[in-house]
Amino acid sequence: MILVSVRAEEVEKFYGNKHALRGVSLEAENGRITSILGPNGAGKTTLIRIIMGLIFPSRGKVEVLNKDPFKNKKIFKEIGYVQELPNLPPFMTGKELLEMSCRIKGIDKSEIKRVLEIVGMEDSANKKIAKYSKGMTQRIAIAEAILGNPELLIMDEPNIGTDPSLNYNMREMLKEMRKDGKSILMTSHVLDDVKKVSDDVYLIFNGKVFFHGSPEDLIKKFLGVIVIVESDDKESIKSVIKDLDYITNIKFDNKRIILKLKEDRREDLIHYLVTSGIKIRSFYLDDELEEAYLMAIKEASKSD
Ligand SMILES: Nc1ncnc2c1ncn2[C@@H]1O[C@H](COP(=O)(O)OP(=O)(O)OP(=O)(O)O)[C@@H](O)[C@H]1O
Repeated sequence: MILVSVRAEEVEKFYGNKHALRGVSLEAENGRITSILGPNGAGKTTLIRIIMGLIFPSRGKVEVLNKDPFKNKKIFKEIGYVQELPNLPPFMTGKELLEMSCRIKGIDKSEIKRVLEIVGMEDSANKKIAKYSKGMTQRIAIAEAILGNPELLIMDEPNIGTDPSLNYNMREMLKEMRKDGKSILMTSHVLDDVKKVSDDVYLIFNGKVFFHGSPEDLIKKFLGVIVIVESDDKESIKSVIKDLDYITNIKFDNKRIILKLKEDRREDLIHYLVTSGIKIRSFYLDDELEEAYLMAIKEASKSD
């Protein structure tokens, strides 16, 4: 049994003088959703293209489904791939493209109905790709990638141009695939979606892995424990919490009080506020991946 579906070891890539990847190691484990994050130009697409056997690394190696992708082209029958900004044949209809892929991959044509339903393209499948919108093209590219329910799905920025209903369907589809033990490796800038589905994230900055862990770990590490309290008793809160040594920062924003905690003492804090007679309308953890990501990028650029 394969436990790791994609492994990259110390991968480097030069484009002429440009050192695009500077020793990236990554493992996408079986039955998990692994997301690669990072600013524009960080090296995400370069890494995906190396994993897909499309460009050679300058140093290091990759293994995909336990094989060298440069020597075993057969493995690609078990891999679905959505490339960044897919370039699909404009003269074909979406359905014709899917039929052709079924023939190439040896997949029964009955699959077409299933994948069209997932991406919500049943009604437009007979239109020429040339007449598709950006989002529709992306939908057909995703449909093509998931034909035959592949062992491994690799997607490079699948959310470009997609609307909320497709994003929702895609998240549900990814969760189903994970339930079936399939592996997903994707790059994305849509951090809300990344947080909702990813088990593992790799943050790449300037060709290097700056962080690896779960989305929750990333939030904990770079954002810390931030609690938002909504209350009209702002002044009372200010005075009762001043002696709490586990609160390291306090900010006021309209009716919200934003507290930074040294450690996760939420239960102690809410108990303390309530027993101090403070009326609280709401109390919640700020766990935005986007904010944590921005903090992480700030740190990465300082240390680079
Ligand atoms: N064919 C190429 N020739 C020269 N330089 C390249 C080439 N492809 C990419 N680069 C450079 O390599 C670096 C990494 O690019 P890459 O496309 O991998 O980044 P990315 O993280 O996918 O960015 P984005 O989020 O914008 O898609 C960038 O500095 C880019 O300009």
